[in-house]
Amino acid sequence: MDAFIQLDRVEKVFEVRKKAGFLKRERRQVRAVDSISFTVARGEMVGYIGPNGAGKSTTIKMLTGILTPSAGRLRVAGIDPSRERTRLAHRIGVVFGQRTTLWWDLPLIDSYKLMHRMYRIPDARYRDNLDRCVELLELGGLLDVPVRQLSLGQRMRGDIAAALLHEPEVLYLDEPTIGLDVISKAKVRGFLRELNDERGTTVLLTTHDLQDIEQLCSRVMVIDHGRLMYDGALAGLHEVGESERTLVVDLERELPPIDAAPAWVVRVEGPRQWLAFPAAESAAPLVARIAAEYPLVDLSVREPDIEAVIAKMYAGSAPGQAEKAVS
Ligand SMILES: Nc1ncnc2c1ncn2[C@@H]1O[C@H](COP(=O)(O)OP(=O)(O)OP(=O)(O)O)[C@@H](O)[C@H]1O
Repeated sequence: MDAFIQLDRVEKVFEVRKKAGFLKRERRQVRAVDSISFTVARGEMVGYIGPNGAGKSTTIKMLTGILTPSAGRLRVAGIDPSRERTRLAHRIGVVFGQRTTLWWDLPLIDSYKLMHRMYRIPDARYRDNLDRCVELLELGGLLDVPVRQLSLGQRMRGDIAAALLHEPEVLYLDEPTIGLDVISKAKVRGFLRELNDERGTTVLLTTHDLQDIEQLCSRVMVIDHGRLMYDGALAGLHEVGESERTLVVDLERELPPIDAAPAWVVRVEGPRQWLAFPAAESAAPLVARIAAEYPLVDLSVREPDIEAVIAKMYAGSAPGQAEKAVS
């Protein structure tokens, strides 16, 4: 395997000062990343997930060279990121969903022109890459619009293009679909799939949206409290987490709890009932049965979010057992 990203017992410890009385301050250490080891092959698309504060952003910041590990060995394309950050910058692209790298008051195209110069991208290559991104991300009508006037979905597509103009070999995506509507999410996911298929770009994806992972990643890594808890297929994560989906049913009136095994009612509020059912079961027969037997007004299926899957994963494992999930 051509290991493109390599982490060997990588740690990051932050020193923080905490108030411990009126004038006293205590020093405390936060172990944000705790002896993590993994490799990602060239061309892989891997989900990197975990609850808030798990250590995902800290890992990505070390992979870009913004942060230096406290211990361990880290390489991206054979480069030590914190030592050769500028050299690495030409080979990686980063998109932070919650922040933009675009110039807020400038038309989108001006940000791209600035990046063309900053990264010293040869003219022909820049034009090719820009044309491709404009076409696939549907940015044609937006190039002359100031970034502050773009919708969130448009801005996100603009940011993804910005990260790709210099043709990076690896793309780190931190919540690329956060806050996007269904259509924008589909566009972003479709584009990432094509990018990975056609160019073999290695992608490390951080997200709270399980569907991002389902649709894009064959492999997922779960991190919590700075430790790698799981590394494998998403299906395996569902198994470990024995995850459930939820059916939200609006009835015409208040009724006793719906009887529809294998689903079971977990909450009732007036005419609305929430039913959990195993994620592996198909929702269609369940929906058909409820619709036939109950006075239905509305119904929706909610996918488990990553927090729920991970919470289940821990609930179902004795301390230390979850670590065994790491292959
Ligand atoms: N610069 C810093 N100084 C001190 N502590 C930090 C710093 N950056 C992160 N931390 C702490 O390290 C831990 C991991 O944070 P990190 O941002 O990597 O988590 P995350 O998994 O990306 O979370 P989220 O999903 O909320 O973005 C948290 O406890 C956080 O408070």
